[in-house]
Amino acid sequence: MAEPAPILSLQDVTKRYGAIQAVDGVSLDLADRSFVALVGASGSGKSTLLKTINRLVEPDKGAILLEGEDIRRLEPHALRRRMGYVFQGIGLFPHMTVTENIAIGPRIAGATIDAARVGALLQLVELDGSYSARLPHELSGGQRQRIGVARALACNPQVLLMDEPFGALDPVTRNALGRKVRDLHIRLGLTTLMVTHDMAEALLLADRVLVMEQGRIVADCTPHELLAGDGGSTAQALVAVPREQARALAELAG
Ligand SMILES: Nc1ncnc2c1ncn2[C@@H]1O[C@H](COP(=O)(O)OP(=O)(O)OP(=O)(O)O)[C@@H](O)[C@H]1O
Repeated sequence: MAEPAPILSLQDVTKRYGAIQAVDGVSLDLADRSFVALVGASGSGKSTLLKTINRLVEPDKGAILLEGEDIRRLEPHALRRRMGYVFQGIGLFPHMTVTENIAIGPRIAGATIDAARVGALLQLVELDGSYSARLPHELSGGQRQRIGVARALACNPQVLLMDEPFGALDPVTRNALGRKVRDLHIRLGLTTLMVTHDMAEALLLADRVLVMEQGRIVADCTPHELLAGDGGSTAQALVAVPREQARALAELAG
């Protein structure tokens, strides 16, 4: 049987900043409903690559297709409606309430969302309606990230792009929110692409892990394959970190 068409297809995507080749000819197909993690050293081009997908960064060369359609031919707000994103550094609007923050995507797209829908979105990220009138500074970091996820889901996107969404959180909250996002990914039938520095998080949440180095994808494996030693030296150096931690903890436990 033929493979189903990919939901997202990157073709020779290239981006240079002066002398720096941030993304170097990346070609990649993402299957519908897959959960893909993008890992790699700082500066390897992960964020730049992610941002080309929703046109926060325009590539110098190459094309990106969403369900076969070149994203440059889509209206920006139509594209944003189909792709939710949670990016570090693109936080909540500080002077807007939780409700206003969640409603911003639909509003820009010319739609309104009612209180019941805001309540349903809050419920998705396990917050009750009492948070709707709060301002971002009245929330914890983990609650803010939950609102960020609710905001990204407000337009019922097909694709969820996340750049280190849990980076600034304590390990317990990070773990819980990671699982929550994985549940939502399955429940809502999303295709998720998540940048993370944490190989353990990638192995535990994703069904496919891409490793970037100097603007290129140098490994493209399932967690199982990575744990079996595949993917090459850069990938294995990253897998060695959680593996060594697990070994040291097992030794401590005696
Ligand atoms: N707007 C920009 N102007 C100039 N150089 C940039 C810009 N954005 C990124 N770069 C450079 O491109 C390269 C890739 O950066 P990018 O942020 O994509 O890496 P990353 O893998 O996401 O890193 P990190 O894990 O530290 O977030 C880096 O060398 C970075 O300094």
